[in-house]
Amino acid sequence: MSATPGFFEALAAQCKAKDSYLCVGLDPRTATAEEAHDVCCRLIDATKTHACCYKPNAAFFEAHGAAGWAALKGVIEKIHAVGSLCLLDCKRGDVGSTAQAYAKACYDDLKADAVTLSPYLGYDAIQPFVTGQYAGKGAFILCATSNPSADEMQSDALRDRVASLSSNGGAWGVKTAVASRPLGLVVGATRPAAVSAARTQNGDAWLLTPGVGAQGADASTVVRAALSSSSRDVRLVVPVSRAIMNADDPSAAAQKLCQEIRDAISNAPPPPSLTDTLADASRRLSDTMTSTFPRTAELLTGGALKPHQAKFVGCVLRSGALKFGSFQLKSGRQSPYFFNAGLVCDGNDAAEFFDAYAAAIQNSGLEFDVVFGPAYKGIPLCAGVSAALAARGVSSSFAYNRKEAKDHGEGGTLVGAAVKGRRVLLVDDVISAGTAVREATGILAKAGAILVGVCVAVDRQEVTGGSAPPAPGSERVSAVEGVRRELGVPVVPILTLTDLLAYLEAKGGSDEHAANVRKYRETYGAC
Ligand SMILES: O=c1ccn([C@@H]2O[C@H](COP(=O)(O)O)[C@@H](O)[C@H]2O)c(=O)[nH]1
Repeated sequence: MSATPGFFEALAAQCKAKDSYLCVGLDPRTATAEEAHDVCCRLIDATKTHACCYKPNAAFFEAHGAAGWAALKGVIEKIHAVGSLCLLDCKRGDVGSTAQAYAKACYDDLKADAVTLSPYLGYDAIQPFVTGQYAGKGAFILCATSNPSADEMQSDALRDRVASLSSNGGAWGVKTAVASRPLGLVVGATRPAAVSAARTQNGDAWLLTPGVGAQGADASTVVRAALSSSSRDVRLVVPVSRAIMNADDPSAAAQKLCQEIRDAISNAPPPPSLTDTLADASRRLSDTMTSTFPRTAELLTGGALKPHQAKFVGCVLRSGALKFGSFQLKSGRQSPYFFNAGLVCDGNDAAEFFDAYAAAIQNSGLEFDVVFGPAYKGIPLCAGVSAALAARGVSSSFAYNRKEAKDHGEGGTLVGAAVKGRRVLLVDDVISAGTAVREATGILAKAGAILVGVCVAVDRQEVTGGSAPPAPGSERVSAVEGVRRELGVPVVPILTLTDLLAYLEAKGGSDEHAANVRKYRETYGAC
């Protein structure tokens, strides 16, 4: 299928010409349709040099009945008269034959250039808006909405599904006539993790990210989350309605937002050039080859682990944090391997170590406000992980506790970001019996925090208890699973014992370590 140039190409041209990714939202809260029309036309005149497109929301016009519809038509004419594009926010979604009628209303009558659509009914509801006579039009599909109750209906899995179905190679993408840039996605700026996940799932998609301003999101955070790490091509539209419309000087407000978006784009780390990528790969390969653990390099190409896990293993072997041999555990068990995160104490290793946490957290799709690290090992962890998340475009604050309460100054045991009423992700190195995590969650509960998940470096996947093997026939529940059940939140590990074994088996060579780990798992393993 050949690509039909259309809305997205025109949008890209507008963004380039105006050096702007700001879309001015037109949500007139007026008493009459005529006022709605006039307010919007004045706003268009005031912002036309800063907006890459306009987004009237049909609701505010439909509210005035037939006169409102006429006002909307007039506003769209005005948008075209200033040489801009109209993205009509109408969130349509109905069975095919009805969707066809909606498409006719939006495009033939109102003359919109693009629309927002709900994916709930599947492709039948989308096709009429983007194929046949409307092949050059654009559609943004609701993927993750910005409103507080979104999670009642939307799950991370559903958001991922919408993003991948809409992608160039996805089922909906390949069926649309605009093959090169099939469907954009609506991903709320209030959900930077979802923005970043959508970008990962659908690298080519234009993202429309409502929620900046009145809904509390900020422009630079969403830009960081929406930029692709592999391309300079910015496919992002940041729509802002109330924060511009209600400003004392809408033109100045639009200009300021436009500049903030530009700054965030130019301050983003540049995507690696091919030369950088090759140099980096070669440096990592040579680091790994010279590491103390033989043939680690094979891991990087062996495919036994995901890329962030492979980097993690390379880093913890190099730093000595992961060792093979015979180690006496607190439980009395003799373990063939031992993990001590405290030995990651070099800046280069730490950067990779924290980034592996950030990757695992990002892949998990968990949404949170604060990263919390329980004292002592959790203290550098929460700061490092929060910084690594920021480098990946995911914003968070961090906090930790001190073991001894302070009896002066502000007092108390919690340090850093406020946790009360906020979504907290707990980070730790390893869960052995789960005592430390339980203690930390007790502290958080007392402080009024909302625990949303736990992320650890290694899940040893072994049953809790002493050196005696578990009784035959008894339920083999791991410490991590126990914590999961007890706290009712996901526990995300960077690496599990299963992954470690897969790595040892994939790397070949002497399989003494693999045999010992396998034997240990047979005795104490929970799976
Ligand atoms: O997830 C979504 C989808 C659409 N919207 C719409 O965007 C604007 C936002 O207005 P602000 O005044 O900038 O908050 C509004 O028309 C919404 O209906 C959204 O907010 N979230």
